[in-house]
Order: sequence, then structure tokens, then C-alpha cells
Amino acid sequence: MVILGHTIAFFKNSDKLLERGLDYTGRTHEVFAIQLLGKRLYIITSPTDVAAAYRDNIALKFDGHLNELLENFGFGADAIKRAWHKPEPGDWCYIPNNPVNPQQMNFIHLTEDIYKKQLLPGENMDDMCRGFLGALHQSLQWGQLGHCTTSVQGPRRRISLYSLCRVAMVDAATRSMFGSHLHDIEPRIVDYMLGFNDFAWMVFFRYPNIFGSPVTEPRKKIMDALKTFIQLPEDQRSEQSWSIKNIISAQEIVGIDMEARASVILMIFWAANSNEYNISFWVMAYLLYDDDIKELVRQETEAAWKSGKLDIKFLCANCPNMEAIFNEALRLNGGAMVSRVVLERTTIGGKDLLPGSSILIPSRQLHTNEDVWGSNVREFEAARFLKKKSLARHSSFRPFGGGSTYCPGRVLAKEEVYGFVAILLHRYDMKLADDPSHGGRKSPFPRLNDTTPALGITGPLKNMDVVVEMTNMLG
Ligand code: HEM
Repeated sequence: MVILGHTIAFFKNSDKLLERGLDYTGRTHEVFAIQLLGKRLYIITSPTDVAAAYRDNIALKFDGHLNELLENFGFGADAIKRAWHKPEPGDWCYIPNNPVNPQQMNFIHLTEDIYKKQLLPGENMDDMCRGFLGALHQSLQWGQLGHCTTSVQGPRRRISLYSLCRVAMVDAATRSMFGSHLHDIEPRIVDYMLGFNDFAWMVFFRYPNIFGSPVTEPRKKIMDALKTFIQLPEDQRSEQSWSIKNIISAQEIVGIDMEARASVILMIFWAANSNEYNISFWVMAYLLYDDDIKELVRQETEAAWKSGKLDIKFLCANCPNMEAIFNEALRLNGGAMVSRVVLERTTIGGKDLLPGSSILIPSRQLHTNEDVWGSNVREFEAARFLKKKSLARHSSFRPFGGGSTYCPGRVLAKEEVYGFVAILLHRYDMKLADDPSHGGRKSPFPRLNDTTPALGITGPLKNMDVVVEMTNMLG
């Protein structure tokens, strides 16, 4: 086994470092290791090894990794102890027939259970999606687009696609979880979430805080707003989602401090926001750069409008071209690096993994494995997932992770992104604007920002936006 690379190379360009690792091992996709902040990280990239790692819930556990995450987000030792404590009769946190926690789970597992019940398909998920789409119907109105507009000429305006996606999607996710309460407490909550997400990798990878990190201020502003929200009497949180209400009740019972309470909500709030605006940006960009595909998807999505109302279930079940493009966008831009702590000696791909180290499953390297995807791995191919439907279930396609932490928001995410695209294409004629800085021609397709460690869907490189000319079709 080879010990490669180092911390600086990882933070400078994690993708390049991992590609160097693959080259070093002859691109066989065998397991290799790097040293990161003094710790050994095994990199797992072959489809069979990935499937084996996700199956191994004993030696490769997420719970070990979760403690690190909780600490990074603001949990102290007392809160961690309380959060893992399973209520037993006579305990301070034991309530017989507890309606919030009928199975008497520890707070961590109860929280996971609550957000799964919120996010997996069912009534709670539908409620959340309704809140999200309701917010989009408002924020995507012609008169509300000032925040992303660079110029207006009669019925036409020029907009920044990236700004549109960032603000509209984060605003909608915030309202779907907290109603209007968090906006009322902190009117700049969307900006702060965007600022936090731009540098959230620093929190995850414990980036050394030598010069004061850019994630500190947005994190503090969000935490302050969440602390105020949590302490509101319940009747003043009337628009909150089912899961937020239940998690706050569970926190009160277990008695963790306010910093830890707000940290839990921040983690979930962040998970709901960290991928959606970037994937919406890429899907829209692919459509805008190919008029034929855009027209195909417009016709597909238009069929889901019934008497002026969008039928979201119909939309998600009847748009094969949209589905193929969504998957291809996830494949090319999904950079999640799923991590597990090695708790017991175990073997993956014939290699012994030692306790005390961690594993990393980098989806970018899975999604560009030529043995699986062919020689055009780095190219966008709109029909790739249409031609071979089984690719969507391949072990080397992991935009939503897998195993015990398989993204519970994956179905909701699809409804939200499809809904966003369907509303835009229904209301507006959208086309690429001529770009004066490119001699009046269209700007080149934006490049993926692969320069910082990715936690999910990555955005474009700084200053590589898509400028769009929009015309209002609804008058
Ligand atoms: C295209 C959009 C999305 C992508 C690509 C995505 C991706 C992921 C990935 C890769 C993980 C696993 C992380 C790990 O194992 O370390 C994850 C977990 C999670 N996601 Fe998503 N996600 C998306 C949308 C959403 C949405 C909309 C929500 C909620 C509204 C959400 C909530 C969560 C939660 C709560 C977890 C943690 C699960 C756990 O640890 O048990 N995600 N997501």
C-alpha cells in the first residue's frame, strides 16, 4: 500500500491529489492511503470496494465520524455525553410513553429517525415540498428577480443564473423548514447560509484556523438566529416543519446546552441547502447551452401543468429526458466525499484497514471511472442515462452517498429541482445572452470548481457564471 500526498496538497486541490493517487496505483482503483492532518485516510474507489465499504456497518461506522462532526459544529463534552445516552427508567431524560421518543432512543439516533420520517416519501415530505414550491412560486415572479438582474429592457431582463439559483433555492429551503420565522429574526439568513456553505468544508475537514476563517462570521450569524428561534414559545413557531418542532422538543428533554441545540439544527439546515442550488445551476446551464434539449425538457415539463397548477408527482414520473440530464449533472458535478472511521481491523479490496484511521469514498473518482463510464467520462452526454437505465443504480454512481447515511432527502431533492426547472421554463423564455466580454458571442460553458475539498455538488469556478436573457411569457 502506498502512503501518498499530504494535507497542503489536499486543501489546495483535493481532486488533483486523488487523481495522482489513482495514477500512482496504475489506475487499477485499488485502495490507497493519504495522510491528512496527521491521520491516515484510505481512499476507496472501485465499485466492488465501495459496495463492500457501505455494507460494513460494524467495522466502518458513521457514529465514530459523527462525534468528530458534532465537535466541529459546536458540541462540548457534556452535550456529546447526553446526546448518546439511552434513556432508562429513573434517568433525568426518561419520560414513560414519551410521545416525542416512544422507542426511548438516544438523542442522536432519535434525531436521525425524525429527519428520516420528515424527508422520506410520505405526508411529511409532501408538506415540506409544498412549502418549498410555494416559496419558489413567489420568489420566481418577474417582479422579484431584482437580486440577480444586471439590466432590464422592456419585457426582457439579463440575469446571473448562479445568483438566481443560489438565492431562490436557499430561500425556499429555509421557508420549508422554518416558515417565515427565521427570515423575521434574521433578514439576511439566506446570505449567511450561502456564505457558510461556500466555506463549510473548512468545518468538516478541521481546516486550521490560522488567519481567522471566512466561515466564522456567517456561522455565528446563523447560530444566533437559530438560538433566538429555538427559544421562541411554540405558538410563535407555528410555521415550523414537523421535524424541527420534534427535534426542539427532544433537545429540551435531553437537556443539551443552547450551543449544541443550535448546532444540530444548523447541521440539518445546512444539509438541506448544500447541494440544491448547485445542481439546479448545472441542470439549467446544460439546457441553456443546447436549444434542442431545452425544448425537449420544456415540452416534458409543460405537460405537468394542469389548469395553471404544477402537478409535482406527475412531473417527476414523466420526464425521462429531464431525469437523464439530472443524473448526468449529478454524475459530473457530484463531489461528495463520504467518510467513515475504522473502528475494528477489517479488509476491503484485499487491503487491511487499521483501527484509528478513516476511509474516504470520493464520488468524483467513482463518477469518472473509465471502466464504468467509458472514454468520454469528462463530457456531458444528455442521453447517457437514457441509453443505459441501469447506470442510475450502479455502485459507481453515488451522488447521494450510501449505507447508513444514504441521503434521506434524495426524493425530495428531485421534486424540488424539477419543480424549479418547470416553473422557470413555464414562465419565461430563457436563452444565453451575448457576452460583450467575449466579443458579443456566448460565454464558454462554465468550469466546475474543483479547487477546494467538496462535500456534495460543486459550483462553477469563481467568475464563471451563465448570463441569461429572460422574457416574461405570462405577461
Ligand atoms: C441534489 C441534492 C442532494 C444531494 C446531492 C445530497 C447528497 C447527500 C450525501 C452524499 C449525503 C451523505 C453524506 C455522508 O454520508 O457523509 C447526504 C446526507 C444527508 N442529506 Fe442529502 N443531498 C441532497 C439533498 C438533500 C436535501 C434536499 C435534504 C433535506 C431537505 C438532505 C438532507 C440530508 C441529510 C439530513 C443527510 C444526513 C443523513 C445521515 O447522516 O443520516 N439532502 N446527502
